[in-house]
Amino acid sequence: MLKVNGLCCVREERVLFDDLSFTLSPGEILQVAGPNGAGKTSLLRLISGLSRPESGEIFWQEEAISQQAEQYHQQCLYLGHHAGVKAELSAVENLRFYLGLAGESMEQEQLYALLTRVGLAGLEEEAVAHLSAGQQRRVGLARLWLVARKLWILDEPFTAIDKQGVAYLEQVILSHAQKGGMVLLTTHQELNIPTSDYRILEIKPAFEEAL
Ligand SMILES: Nc1ncnc2c1ncn2[C@@H]1O[C@H](COP(=O)(O)OP(=O)(O)OP(=O)(O)O)[C@@H](O)[C@H]1O
Repeated sequence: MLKVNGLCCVREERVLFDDLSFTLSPGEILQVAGPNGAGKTSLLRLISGLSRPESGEIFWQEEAISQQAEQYHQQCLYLGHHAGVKAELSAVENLRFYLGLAGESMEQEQLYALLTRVGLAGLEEEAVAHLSAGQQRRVGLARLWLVARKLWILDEPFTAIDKQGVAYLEQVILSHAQKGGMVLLTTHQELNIPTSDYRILEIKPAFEEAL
């Protein structure tokens, strides 16, 4: 279980949110909502351990993530709001790069099958710089299948993805939760999955407060 306790986030001497608490249990999907600049990306970066809160603590399986960074990172996958790909590498080389970071490997055949799954058949050896924004995003999204991770932290995963791709990705997210995974995501689009299958956490701007 992920437990967020009394989190305070400050950016440029501005309190984005304060005393934010919630939990995310196996099988749950939580959509972080709020207007532009509310702090959704900042929250996801805190939870992924990429930045530290002003105060408050994040617990994974009852232990602070700051106390177990390595184990925690082996159980979560963070996809940032950019495609997160290396433009000079091909699609398949990008996948190998991600696998290398996780200390894992996969047969070429499996990598090609995975790229087919995300709609990139025939583009496996193309430099990512030559792919469209949506195709680049799909290379990044292939990471969802590359390494098994319990907690998915997805910042605007539908950006640049076409209608059919969005519908498929929604099913993938739902299926991850149904298998006991957890998903924390931001999206400005309405999720087209049953409302009983996910919760919404609205980030309310804290009072303007100079430090
Ligand atoms: N590294 C940083 N340094 C300084 N300010 C930052 C930093 N990251 C974010 N901010 C500021 O924090 C605020 C919240 O940004 P954030 O990206 O978390 O918002 P968001 O809710 O994800 O917005 P959007 O819906 O536009 O993606 C913004 O005003 C932004 O300028």
